Amino acid sequence: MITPPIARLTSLTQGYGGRSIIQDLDLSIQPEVTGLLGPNGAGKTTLFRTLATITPPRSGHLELFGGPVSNERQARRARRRIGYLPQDFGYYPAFSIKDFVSYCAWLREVPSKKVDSLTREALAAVGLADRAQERMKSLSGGMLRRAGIAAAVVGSPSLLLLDEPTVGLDPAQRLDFRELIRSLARAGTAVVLSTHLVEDVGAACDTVLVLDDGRIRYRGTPQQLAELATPTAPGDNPLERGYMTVLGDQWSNAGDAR
Ligand SMILES: Nc1ncnc2c1ncn2[C@@H]1O[C@H](COP(=O)(O)OP(=O)(O)OP(=O)(O)O)[C@@H](O)[C@H]1O
Repeated sequence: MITPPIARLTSLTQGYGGRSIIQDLDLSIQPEVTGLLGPNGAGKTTLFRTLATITPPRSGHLELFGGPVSNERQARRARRRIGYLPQDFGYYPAFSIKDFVSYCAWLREVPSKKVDSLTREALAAVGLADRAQERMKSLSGGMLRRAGIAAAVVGSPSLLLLDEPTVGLDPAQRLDFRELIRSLARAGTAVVLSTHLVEDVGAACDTVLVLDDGRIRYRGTPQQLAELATPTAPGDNPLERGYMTVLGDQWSNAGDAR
């Protein structure tokens, strides 16, 4: 039996006002860790917002968990199975970390009897079990990000969308984070991770996508991307070089245009 992907986009176009951001994009997301790389403004957040059912496709189709998402009822049902950490997520400053994560569980319609235990589990997964009563407004950048990750993973969503989740994490926390997403993927979650940090892609991702100007320029394993690299200067990361090979030398092009 062929299992349908967790998410599938067909001929997606997306944009804001008169401006087109994503053009005719086809994509399927499997239960593994997928890394999304791309320059600023490539459309990564726009793609996440589409997968999270926040912005309906301008044209094209979104399928989640084997069924179409073409109306609000279907979107609402799908949202229960989606964890989404936006780049800049909102919160009530006076909430404790525990209140914040419980509230996000409630928004995802986790059964009320399970909210407490699942919140404790999510906080333990990001190393915040002992800090549960601290106020959101008092957190450092890294702790805030970990609280956001806990809110995204609470209740074990089937699709986990993480927009630059490791910004502000220290090296030890980044290692823990990678282990967390790998274990979620082993348990069947499709994790999609947008990042500018290729080390996260090399260490944690099964598949890497490079998005540029609203189009997927590359899909393969991190190792295949590294193998595209042209000769390197000492200390260069082959993945960064592979990424630059896919995109072409955009800095020089930008320089020419000035
Ligand atoms: N709400 C909006 N209204 C109008 N334009 C928008 C809106 N959100 C994003 N854009 C534009 O759409 C383009 C893609 O933005 P998006 O945030 O999806 O890119 P990104 O790849 O996530 O970038 P970054 O790496 O900088 O986070 C950008 O040119 C941005 O200015």
